[in-house]
Amino acid sequence: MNILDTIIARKKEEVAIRKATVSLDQLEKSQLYTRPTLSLAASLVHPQRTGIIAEYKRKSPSKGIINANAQVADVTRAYTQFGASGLSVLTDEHFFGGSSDDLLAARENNIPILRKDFIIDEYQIAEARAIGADVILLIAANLTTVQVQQLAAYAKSLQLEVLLEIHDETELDHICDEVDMVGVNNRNLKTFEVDINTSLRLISRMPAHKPGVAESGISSPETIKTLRQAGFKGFLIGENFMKQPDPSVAFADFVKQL
Ligand SMILES: O=P(O)(O)OC[C@@H](O)[C@@H](O)c1c[nH]c2ccccc12
Repeated sequence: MNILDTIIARKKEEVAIRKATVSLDQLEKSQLYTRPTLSLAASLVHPQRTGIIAEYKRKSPSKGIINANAQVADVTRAYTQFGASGLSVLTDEHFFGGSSDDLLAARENNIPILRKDFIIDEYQIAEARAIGADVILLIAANLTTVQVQQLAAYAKSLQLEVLLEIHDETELDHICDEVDMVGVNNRNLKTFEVDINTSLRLISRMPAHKPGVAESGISSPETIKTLRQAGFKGFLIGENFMKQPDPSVAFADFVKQL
């Protein structure tokens, strides 16, 4: 089993427990459930924004603890203030140290928020809506094309946008009308190796009308220039900021160099 299989196996158990604990009905009664959502696809190309989707991530299976001290409210406020187009907040607890509370804290900011988790069930999409997310992630590597279509259609029915993540050519066939953005994960989830060329290789085969997002392993403003020239509109960056003692300062410094 690779790490993704391990995560998904556990996620299935978690979702079953959550469903038994909080009903869909209860989720729908959340105050945030009917808030007007924000468009990440639009924010990525906003002239006053950087295209960066800045991620809050405490730990990961590939890196272990990245930052145990940085506060989610402080970091996401700085990301917003210094020009992020959107926020990505890990809500997976076991493998990434995140939670719904982290996303709720990030919701204080008025920019689009991606719920970063492993979505396998419509229930998690309703949950994303209930905690104030604007966008969900669907990972092609663990979903069939039909599942992507169905989950994305459900997200759309709740006014959420969908970022579909692919990581090689074989997953291009998962791209469907229902997804709003296509992300290329440069991190191979089987080997944890990161290679920006994955993004550069795939962009020419992605639909031009859906904003492309390069994900993982981005650590320099030069790389953003290269990816932008290749056609990418979004840049999902976590570790490069989170590994610094103060991710807020790291983000502000990075943006100055763009
Ligand atoms: O920390 P990095 O290398 O900048 O990567 C951020 C983001 O792309 C990465 O966290 C990620 C991409 N796809 C995912 C799916 C699940 C969990 C995490 C991820």
